[in-house]
Amino acid sequence: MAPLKKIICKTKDELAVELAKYTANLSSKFCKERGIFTVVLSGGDLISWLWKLLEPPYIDSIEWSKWHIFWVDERVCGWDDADSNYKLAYDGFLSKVPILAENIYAIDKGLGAEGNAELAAERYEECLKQKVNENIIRTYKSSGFPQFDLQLLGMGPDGHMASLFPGHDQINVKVKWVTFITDSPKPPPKRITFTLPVINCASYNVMAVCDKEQADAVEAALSHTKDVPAGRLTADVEVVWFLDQAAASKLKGWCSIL
Ligand SMILES: O=C(O)[C@H](O)[C@@H](O)[C@H](O)[C@H](O)COP(=O)(O)O
Repeated sequence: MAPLKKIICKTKDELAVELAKYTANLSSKFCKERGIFTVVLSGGDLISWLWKLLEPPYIDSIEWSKWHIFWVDERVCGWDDADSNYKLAYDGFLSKVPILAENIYAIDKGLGAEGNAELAAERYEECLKQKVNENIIRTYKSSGFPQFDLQLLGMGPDGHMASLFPGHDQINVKVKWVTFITDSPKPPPKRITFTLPVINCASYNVMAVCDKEQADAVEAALSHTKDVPAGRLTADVEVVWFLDQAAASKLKGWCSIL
C-alpha cells in the first residue's frame, strides 16, 4: 500500500501553489525518465486549482509537448456541452498551454453527443489500449492494467471519486478499465469512468478537496469510518491529499502544515 500524505493549506490559493509545485516536479521527473508525462484529469473544481501552472515559472519551464491528457471520468455529452469535463478542462486549462491536440484523449465525440454511455466506455477503453500498445501509457507490473504517471482527482460530499459513487456497483468492476453509469446521483446521470483497479494503478494519485461541505466526507475517507469510494484510493508510489483547512477541519489532530 502506497504511503498517504496530507498537505493542508490555509487557502485555496496556497493549495494551487502546492499542487503546481507537485505537478511540475513530477512532470520534470517523467519527462526526463521517459520523455512522456501521462496526466489524468477529473472534473469539478480541480481544473480551477491548476491556474498556478499557467503562470511563470511553470508556464515556461514545463515541457508541455510531452504531456498526454486523459480523463478519469467524463459526462456522456458533446464536447461543447456545459456538462463536459473536456470543455471544462479545455476552457480553463488546456487552451492556455501548448499541449499538442493529438495528445489530448477525450471521450468519443460522436458517442458522447449521442449519449451512448456503454459504447463510449468501450471506445475509451480501446483508446487506452491503443496508447498502451504505442508505449504512451505504461502498464502496472503483470496486471496489464494501464499505469498513469499522475492522476488529479476530486471528491464529492458523498465521498465519490471519479464517477464511482457510494451504493453503486461500478466500484466493484474489476476487469474492465472503463465502465459507465446511467443513474449518477450527481447530475448529469450518464458518465464513463475509470474503474477502481485502474485508478489505483496510477504511480502518483492526488486528491484535491476544499470547503467545509466536504469535511465529513474527508474524515470518512481518511479515517475509514465509512466505506466511501474515495476511502479506497491508493496508488503505486504515493497518494497525496491536498486539503484546505475547511475540508480538513474534522480530521483528528490535523494541523495546518502550510
Ligand atoms: O465529473 C465529475 O463530476 C468529476 O470528475 C467528479 O468526480 C468530481 O471530481 C467530484 O464530483 C468533485 O467535484 P467538485 O470538485 O465539484 O466537488
